[in-house]
Formats: sequence, C-alpha cells, structure tokens
Amino acid sequence: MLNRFFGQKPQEDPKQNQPKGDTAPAPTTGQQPPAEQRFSFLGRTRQIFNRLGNTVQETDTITDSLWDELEESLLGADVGPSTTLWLIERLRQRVSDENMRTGGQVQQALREELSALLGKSSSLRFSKQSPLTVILVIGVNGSGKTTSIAKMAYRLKREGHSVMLAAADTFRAAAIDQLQEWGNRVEVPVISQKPNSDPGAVVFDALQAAQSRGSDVLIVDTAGRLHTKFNLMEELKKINKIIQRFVPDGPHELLMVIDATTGQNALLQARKFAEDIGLTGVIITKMDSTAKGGFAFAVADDLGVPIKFIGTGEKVENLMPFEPQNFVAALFAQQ
Ligand SMILES: Nc1nc2c(ncn2[C@@H]2O[C@H](COP(=O)(O)OP(=O)(O)OP(=O)(O)O)[C@@H](O)[C@H]2O)c(=O)[nH]1
Repeated sequence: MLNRFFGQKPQEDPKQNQPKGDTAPAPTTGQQPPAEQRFSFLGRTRQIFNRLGNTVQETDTITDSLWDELEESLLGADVGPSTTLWLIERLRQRVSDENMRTGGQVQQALREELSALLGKSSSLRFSKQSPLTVILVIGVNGSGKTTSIAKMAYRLKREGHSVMLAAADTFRAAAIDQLQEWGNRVEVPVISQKPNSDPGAVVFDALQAAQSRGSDVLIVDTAGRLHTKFNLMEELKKINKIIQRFVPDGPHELLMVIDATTGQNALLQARKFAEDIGLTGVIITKMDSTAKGGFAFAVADDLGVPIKFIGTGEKVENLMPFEPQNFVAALFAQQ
C-alpha cells in the first residue's frame, strides 16, 4: 500500500506559493479574550518586534542603516540567517519596485511579508472516511512532546471528541509513566505496554481499543530519537502499516514537536526529518519562555509545513492553535 508519509517532500515553498497578505483570518470563537491578553506570553519577543516596528516607522529616509537595524533585530529574535536575508532582500526589492519613501511603508511591507511567510492557519486534519482519526507525534526528548500530547488531548476532549493516547515511545520507562500520568490528569485513557516492548504492538492494541470503545481520536506518542534516524523511519513505516490496516486513510497527521528555546540547531535536524518522512505540521513549544519567538518564521520558511499549535506555558490549557495573522499583529502591537 502506498505509504503517504514516506518519500514525500515537505509542502510547497511558502515564499513561492503564498502571495503577500494571503493569510486566512484566524478562526475566532466569540468567547476569546482580547488579543493583548491571549498573546501576553510573547513578552520578550514582542519587545524586540515592538522596538523594531517603532524604529522602522519613525525613519524618514530608507538608508543602509535601516536595513542593518532590521537585520540585527530579526536575527536577535531568532528569525534565522537565511529567512532574515531573504526577508531583507524581498523588502529592498519591494521598496524599489513600489517606490516606497517612508519607514511606515516599509513597516507595513514587513508585516505583510512576515504574515505571508507563515501561511494560512491550519487546523488538525480529521478523517473524512473513518470514524477514527490518528495523529502521530514525534520530537526529541525534552522538547515538550508528552506535555503537548496531553494538551492536545485536553483540548480535543473539551471540543467534544473522545480521545485515547498510545504510549508508543517505549524506549524509556519514564516516558510511558509520564504519558500515563498526563492521561490520568486530563482523564483520557492511555494504552501502554512494558518498557522496550514493540511500539507497533502498542499501536495495534491502541487501535483495537479505540475502535472497540468508539474513540474518535487516537494520539500516538512515538519515539523522537533524532540521532537514530534510520530506526525512527523504520519504526514509523511499521506503525503506518498497522494504522492503515485499521484506518485505511490514516495516519491523518504526523506532527513534530520543536522547542523554540533550542532555536536554529533544532531546525537543522527537523529539516532532515521533514524531507524524509513528510511531516504534516509542527507544534512549537515554550514560546512563553524565550525572546526568540521569531523562530516561528524560520520554522515555517524552512520546513514548509504549517505550524499547527504553539505551547504557551506549562499548564494543560497552554496550547494555542497557531493564528499567523494574529501572531504577526500581536508582535507589533504596542504594549
Ligand atoms: N514554559 C513552557 N514549558 C513547557 C512547554 N511545553 C512543555 N514544557 C515543559 O518542558 C519540559 C519537558 O516537557 P515534556 O513534555 O516532558 O518533554 P518530552 O519531549 O516529553 O521529553 P521527555 O520527558 O524527556 O520525554 C517540562 O518541564 C514541561 O513542563 C511550554 O509550552 N512552555
């Protein structure tokens, strides 16, 4: 059977295919607190973008020193060297093509380009054919993978889904215990076996359990040992095959959890994976504990897959669906 996740390239290059300003408005629910409050976790990153926005806005003439300052700020916020250089080139081109004269125009163009880089908001994909949706999650130890799985389960449950977790990261006993603990906390069943058991067998059990109990979302915690890429790939292939025996159009998501505080190094490793296993999305964690929230731009640019969620704290409710347009607006909003 055709394996949907292997041999695929990451999605299209966002720079090529997402024209400026082409970002869908983020879904809103009427009950959401105001943006300043919802994005207050951005604190230190916001300070950098605020300062940058003011500097650009107040500039009378567009000089080299403005570009230098822009570069320095974007690098300081961890937008990353290649995305930063691309952005500056793009802005310089637009300044010339569109005859921009003022800092205000450059600031507006910067915001448009940043939004375009992030693409449209992208929510979780659910199966259209099967009653069960299967989400695989990978990520290195310490990235916040387990916490993010629990946060997703909590969120989905609140939205009315019946969720189950599978502890298929069987490499470390602590990982299984930790998922079990989180499962108890968010009141979601966790299917697990002994440490070092076959992850495929855990997934098999979980699929059976999910179907017999009528769950509609199964989140699978898979290993994230990036240094053993071959093993992880083989493991994912095997898990994929098992899933497709139960749910032919699954798995529906393959998400990688990336820690924002680890920055550009993590991105290098993630890129290799994105190319080889065809990620469908990313969760960026610990956006609240870094001044480097600009990392989101590097992730979207480099990996070419949507950012589905961002982690905004350690509590179970601290997971936010990523809203590209609101995110950029919040970065520049005056504090
Ligand atoms: N501030 C903050 N901390 C987070 C966030 N997400 C996870 N953490 C913390 O990061 C630490 C690691 O999270 P885990 O979920 O245990 O990470 P893991 O990837 O499962 O790693 P292992 O436990 O080593 O397998 C924990 O202390 C979490 O509370 C976040 O969005 N913000």
